[in-house]
Amino acid sequence: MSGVLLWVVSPKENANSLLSLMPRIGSPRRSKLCSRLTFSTGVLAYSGAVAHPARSSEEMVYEVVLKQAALVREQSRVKERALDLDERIETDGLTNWDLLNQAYDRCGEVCAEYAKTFYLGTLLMTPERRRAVWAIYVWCRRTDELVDGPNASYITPKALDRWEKRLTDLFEGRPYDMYDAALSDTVSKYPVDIQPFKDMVEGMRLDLRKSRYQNFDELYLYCYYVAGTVGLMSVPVMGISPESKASTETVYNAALALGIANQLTNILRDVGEDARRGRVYLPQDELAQAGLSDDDIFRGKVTDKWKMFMKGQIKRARMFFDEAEKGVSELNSASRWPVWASLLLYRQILDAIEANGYDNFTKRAYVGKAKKLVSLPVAYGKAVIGPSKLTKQLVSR
Ligand SMILES: CC(C)=CCC/C(C)=C/CC/C(C)=C/CC/C(C)=C/COP(=O)(O)OP(=O)(O)O
Repeated sequence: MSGVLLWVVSPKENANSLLSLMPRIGSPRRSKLCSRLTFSTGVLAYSGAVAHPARSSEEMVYEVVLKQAALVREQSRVKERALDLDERIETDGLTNWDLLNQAYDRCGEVCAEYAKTFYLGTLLMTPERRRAVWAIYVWCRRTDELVDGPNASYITPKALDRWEKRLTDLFEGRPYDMYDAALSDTVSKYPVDIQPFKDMVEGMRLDLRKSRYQNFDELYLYCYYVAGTVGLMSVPVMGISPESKASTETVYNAALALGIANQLTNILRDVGEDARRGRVYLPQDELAQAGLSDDDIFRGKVTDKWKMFMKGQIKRARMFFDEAEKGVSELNSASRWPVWASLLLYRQILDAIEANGYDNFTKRAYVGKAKKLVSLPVAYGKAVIGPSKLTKQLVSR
């Protein structure tokens, strides 16, 4: 990660860069999710629509959601891309099919190493879906490592451009290594679009040049880039239940909300750690409204003002988790359990921040083993409840 380089993104600039990457879909209507998450609670007085009359980040991201949902409905594009990995990978005593299996197994090992609980959850999925999820996970992890891993201080925007080129190549059936080969195979089999992947690389670029977020609109866009995208990548692989009456957009919205909720939680948990690296992800305008500044964060004292501020932030993160919960039951039955498990576990980090007396400067909020163990059967219980019986009209936005 680069040092403290203050770089303010104008929402207009973001809009242009994001829009240039995607076709316009329908009318730019504002999602209900956006309006419901636009609230004013004394401490938090955020309104994307008011602050940026042009277009808010939520509106822009919603367009990506619509595009992803449309792709899943069509599915046809998968057939268009005749990727034949069997022909591309060199044989070496092994059949190409063996090599691909090995590539997926390696992805599984990485997933098992770095995301144990999630890995266990994926074991409940069908073997095809499970390995596709692993391949996506590994790509996201490698992308994140570029700016957060041991070589992060050497990473440049040029290196990210090369990583993006490599991404385009793998989507076109030209993988560079075995992890890429696994993902290349996955994207040829499921209606996974390149846009969320590109947007994640964009998130890494943002992280390189920006260490402050002026308002929630800016932070929302960052959260979409680095985590909401994971939700959008996952749905086509996890699959929507054939019994689901919900609209595809509803499910994608929930997946997006889960990514945002996780990232907001991550940010709230790591305030002290990030501050020590010169980074403040919390919205500057909301800090100011609460009578706080960066200095208060660097000082790291838990005051009444800080507690009030944190209560508002936690409340908002919970709203995103609530939004996400509405969509989990619409997923394929085998995908619901791991998603519920990770949702419940991550959500409890917010409870842990409260239990720490809102001291996220010196204490790292975590969910203990016992609580984790209890969450698994709870998640299982929730997962057996299938899709909502509501009609399409009622649940769609
Ligand atoms: C809800 C529906 C319909 C579908 C689920 C769609 C999915 C899988 C969404 C999940 C999105 C996700 C996992 C985003 C990543 C967010 C995040 C902050 C991960 C944290 O990663 P690490 O930094 O490794 O975390 P720790 O620091 O806690 O280990």
